[in-house]
Amino acid sequence: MAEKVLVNMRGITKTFYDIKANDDVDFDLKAGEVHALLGENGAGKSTLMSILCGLYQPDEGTIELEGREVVFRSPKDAIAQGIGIVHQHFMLVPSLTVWENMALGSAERDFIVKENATCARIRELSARYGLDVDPLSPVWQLSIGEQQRVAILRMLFHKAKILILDEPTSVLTPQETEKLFETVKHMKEEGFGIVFISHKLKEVFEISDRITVLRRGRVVGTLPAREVTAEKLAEMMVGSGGVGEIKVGVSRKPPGKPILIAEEIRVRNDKGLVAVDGVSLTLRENQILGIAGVSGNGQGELAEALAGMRHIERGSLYFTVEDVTSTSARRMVDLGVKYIPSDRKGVGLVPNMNVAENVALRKYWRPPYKRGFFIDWDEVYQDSGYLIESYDILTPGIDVAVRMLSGGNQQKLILARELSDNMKVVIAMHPTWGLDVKATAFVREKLLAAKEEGGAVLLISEDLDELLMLSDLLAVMYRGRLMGTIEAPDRSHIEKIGLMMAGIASDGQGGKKEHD
Ligand SMILES: Nc1ncnc2c1ncn2[C@@H]1O[C@H](COP(=O)(O)OP(=O)(O)OP(=O)(O)O)[C@@H](O)[C@H]1O
Repeated sequence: MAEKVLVNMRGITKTFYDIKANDDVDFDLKAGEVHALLGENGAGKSTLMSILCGLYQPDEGTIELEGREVVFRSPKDAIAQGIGIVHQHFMLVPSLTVWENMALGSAERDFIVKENATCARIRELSARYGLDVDPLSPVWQLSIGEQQRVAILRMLFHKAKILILDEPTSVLTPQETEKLFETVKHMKEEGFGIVFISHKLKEVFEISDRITVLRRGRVVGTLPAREVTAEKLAEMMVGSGGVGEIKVGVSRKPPGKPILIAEEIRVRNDKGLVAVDGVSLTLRENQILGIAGVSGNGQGELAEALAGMRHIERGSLYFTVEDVTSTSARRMVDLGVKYIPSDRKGVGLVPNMNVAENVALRKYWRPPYKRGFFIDWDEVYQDSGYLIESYDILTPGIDVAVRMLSGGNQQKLILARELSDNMKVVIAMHPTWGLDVKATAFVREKLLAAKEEGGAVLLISEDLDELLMLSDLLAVMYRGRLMGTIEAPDRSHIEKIGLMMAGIASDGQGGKKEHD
């Protein structure tokens, strides 16, 4: 039987300023396959998929769905034709319940919201595709993994047959990833076409049937997953020269003086609940302290509190001998406390401000950016140009709004800004999320270099391999508490770490939370 081609994109070109984000791209998707889209940061993956889901119109090229040419003027048109995209940020309304979120985007104009019917349909889809979720739960109460299930369910609810998953596993635990892959396999069997965007080669091999690699806007090749090796893919992505090796373990400098000391700190989350519950930790010169744990166990609140961006309700925080428990974020920056947040679009950068303005954001109030009463923009622009070059940031220009940069390049910009000067402490939260292989190696090297230069680094990550590779000390966070610390962690500790992640403490305290 001939394979049914669901999508056929031909000669797609899209230019932003003078950058060809897509340059004469051909891409097709068959029923019952997972087609992975790979490429370095800025290679043009999101642009191509934004065209497929109606967000952008191509300058040139055509899209056919099952042999019929279509023109999408908006995402609504694409949804109506059965195309659904699940972004890394799920675009759900947190204050509404799961079923209300589904009903919200209903294509039926005279939709009279019927709670029971909607919930029944959600339950049916949940059961069929193994996407457990309670239709009556408010979205804000759901874990990230559950929110992703809601986002997928929403697409199924709107009868999508073509599903685009944009780096779906970057926010998931290994167990959740496994579950997601089960769902994807099931959908494949039912004839869905799935586009899978990812930087994780292991996962790409596990789940894909075909792989297309983009480089600088052009298709390098489309190959069956069975016929290609990781080395070949890496070379296709970055060209000859490879991805470069990360030099781990160069430093054996002993840890130095304590720089940032938290004593029994308690911090609440945005909902007013205790998220960090009596955490004590010490960040020392020349040391990387890794924090493992399933997301949503207080890691984000801990990072924000240490960076001076969240109120510490109880306990103390010291920068060497200075009490900084209730100091400002600006004072922390002046002390050299650098922060790499997980949400680069929310906290890290102001999307509508340009590259130079974003560089100035965390230091415009002091020299050399501030001269007298004014900001020395010449200095800022010069510095920005230097950072763009030395961090290899792909941008159409310095005075371009950062929302125009690809996700990976936005992340590099944050790193460039935070690590470029007066760095004493680095608080890095998921610093390699969404980064390609080369950029990931680059960031890891930068963190090691920061440590080498005397920096005290806190690395919060869900990537255990990354934590084991970089951490001198590893703690696990569970329900707002640290569950014990492992020195010089390696793969032999994985089981112990896994138990701690599940709340089975090594120090006998458990992860019990007494306050709310
Ligand atoms: N709206 C826009 N305006 C201007 N330039 C853009 C816009 N969207 C994308 N670009 C540029 O097009 C190029 C391709 O970006 P795109 O987001 O498609 O890459 P990507 O492969 O998805 O990267 P990443 O893995 O980092 O998400 C980049 O150079 C980016 O700066």
